[in-house]
Amino acid sequence: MAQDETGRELGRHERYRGDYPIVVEGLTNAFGPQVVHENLDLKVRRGEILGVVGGSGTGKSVLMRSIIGLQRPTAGDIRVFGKSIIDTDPNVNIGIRNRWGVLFQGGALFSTLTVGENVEVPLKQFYPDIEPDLRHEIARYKVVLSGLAEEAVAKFPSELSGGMKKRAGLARALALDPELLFLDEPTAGLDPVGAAAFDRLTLELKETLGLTVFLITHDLDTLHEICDRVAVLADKQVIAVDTVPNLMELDHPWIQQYFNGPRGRAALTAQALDELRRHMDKPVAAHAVKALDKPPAGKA
Ligand SMILES: Nc1ncnc2c1ncn2[C@@H]1O[C@H](COP(=O)(O)OP(=O)(O)OP(=O)(O)O)[C@@H](O)[C@H]1O
Repeated sequence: MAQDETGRELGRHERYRGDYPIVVEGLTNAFGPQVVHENLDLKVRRGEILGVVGGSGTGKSVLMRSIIGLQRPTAGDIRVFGKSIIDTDPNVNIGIRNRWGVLFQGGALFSTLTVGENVEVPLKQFYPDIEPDLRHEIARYKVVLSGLAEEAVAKFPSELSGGMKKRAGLARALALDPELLFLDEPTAGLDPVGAAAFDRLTLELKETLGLTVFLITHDLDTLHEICDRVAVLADKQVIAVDTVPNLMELDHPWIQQYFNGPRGRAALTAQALDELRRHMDKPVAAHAVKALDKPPAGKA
């Protein structure tokens, strides 16, 4: 069962109040001779959106899979809500898995089930005694909460756009009223408008539902707009966890290239513009927006 910081078991409906719902210590993951993580440490704060970045193949997804117990590490310990999940059977209810929701890359919806039925899967698994009518109602509510029209409940995944699939996956991740939300590249494949809308939804859900969010992304706009802190994976470890402005000051080649390269700079400018637009009533802000919005000389 989930535990508080003194080791007391939490009641079924009692929320975790400790500072760190996820603690990873000395994690090592290897596939044959390939070592993906070596002695990796990470603590996720309650109530934050933690962005997780790193070059392709640095082990972001393997880290997430380790935390949710789908990948057995070679060494180290992982505590979620105070309870070690190492060596636990993914099929046995240990009073923790119903406290998190996961949006896998691409949504990972069951193609033969409707959106509503997809959302009902975890409800059936963890609360088999809920009456079908109530279960349908909860699923409908989660679908709407995720920003889909109510009609989407009866649709099959093949009838949805990429963005709608992500929202349906999110609805399923929210099915059990989780305290922790894992999002694996939620904005990948979305157009910029759809990606920004998904970011806003994530932030709203975090604020209104009091979620802690573990968010793997390559999307610099997401990092700038909604992440409280960002963990950087490189050299088989988490080499830094900090706010984006603080990370940008670090003298690591990958961090510099990522945050201070052209795309990083563009994301920063976009965020500065957003911030200024929020203060457009002040003349200096209006002036700055006009200046920044102008394309550089020579570019129409
Ligand atoms: N089940 C597995 N068996 C063997 N190797 C694996 C397995 N899962 C992951 N790997 C390897 O571990 C490394 C890290 O994979 P992972 O998917 O975590 O990277 P990532 O940082 O999420 O990358 P990307 O940003 O490209 O999604 C890769 O080299 C991958 O091939």
